[in-house]
Amino acid sequence: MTKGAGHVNPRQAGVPGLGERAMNPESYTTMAEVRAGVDELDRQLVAILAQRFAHMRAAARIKPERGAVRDETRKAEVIANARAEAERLGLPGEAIAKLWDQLVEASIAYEMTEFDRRNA
Ligand SMILES: C=C(O[C@@H]1C=C(C(=O)O)C=C[C@H]1O)C(=O)O
Repeated sequence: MTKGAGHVNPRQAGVPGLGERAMNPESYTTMAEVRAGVDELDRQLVAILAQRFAHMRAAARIKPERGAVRDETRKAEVIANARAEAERLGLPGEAIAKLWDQLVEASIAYEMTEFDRRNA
């Protein structure tokens, strides 16, 4: 890969605190850069998902009963928040809302498994 001026190591790109050294896809000229950037972002996304799932373990510990694990009112609020934020950023709200529906369903399944494990 060409390392021109301002090249950013994708493994460091986007790390909070790096400021101006954050990834800049507008500057990319090769698919190798695009894919390295995507791979790094995916690593960061999975790390954030790990934090979100840790919140599900906390919910499983705190909720008093199994029936409270699935909360449809809260699910709708979470999805609406993601859709609104996506649209604020100029992203397709419907596609993001579908992703969040799957994310919340996976989160509920994980929380349910964790609730059952704790209360076996
Ligand atoms: C974490 C919770 O449990 C579930 C998981 C949710 C989520 O992934 O955001 C939302 C609603 C709940 O069904 C919660 O009730 O807030």
